[in-house]
Amino acid sequence: MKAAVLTFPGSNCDDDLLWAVKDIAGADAELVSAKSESLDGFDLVLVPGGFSYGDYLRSGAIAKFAPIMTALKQFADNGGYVLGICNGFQILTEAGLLPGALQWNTSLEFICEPEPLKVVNNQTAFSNQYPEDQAITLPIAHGEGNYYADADTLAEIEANHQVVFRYAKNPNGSLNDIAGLTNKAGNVLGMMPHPERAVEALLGGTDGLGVFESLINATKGAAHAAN
Ligand SMILES: NC(=O)CC[C@H](N)C(=O)O
Repeated sequence: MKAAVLTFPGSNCDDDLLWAVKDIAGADAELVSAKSESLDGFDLVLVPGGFSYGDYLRSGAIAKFAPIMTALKQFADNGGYVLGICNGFQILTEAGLLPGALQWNTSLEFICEPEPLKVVNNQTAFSNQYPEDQAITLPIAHGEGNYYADADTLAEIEANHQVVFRYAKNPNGSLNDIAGLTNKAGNVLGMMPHPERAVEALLGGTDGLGVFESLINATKGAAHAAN
């Protein structure tokens, strides 16, 4: 399995994400510039957090026009696994790869704190290594993490069991306490909390490791096998 970690101008969690998936979880992985037009040779694409293009207009609104996005859409359409974290989640909603949108937190403040969550669906490529309904704590660090979708879309998301992570104490106003969800097909996940910041005891916890272990498990036997 080989993972690509995308880097946009203004990404600031790309190196941490590469370190988490490669050095800690043990997958083959490399950084791929947003200027690249190909994702050939990768079995998993990770879209990192940060402030792509300075968060101008809206978080993720400019990143969706980056050259790599055409290849990313193709990759996702072909069933490839895509994980977007924080700004990565915002980019995936802006690009239409995930439903809904991320609005400003109801407090209108940037919130940076450890956040208690529940893994409400462990039947996905991103969560299969967590026990059912596992309580975990992951750091959040965002200004625009308030998940919104219209009533019909929200009902569809719930009916399809697309919500994977819910906040235990909603910090930002997200509808239905949604902290992370997949697309309908289940191969694209966006989440506001940062699993890559919780993969070593020294960082304060290892609750995020399960996301990377789940993906390594889901891509076992993938074409570009290093694991
Ligand atoms: N850590 C991040 O990815 C920040 C996300 C985004 N730029 C926000 O503040 O909402």
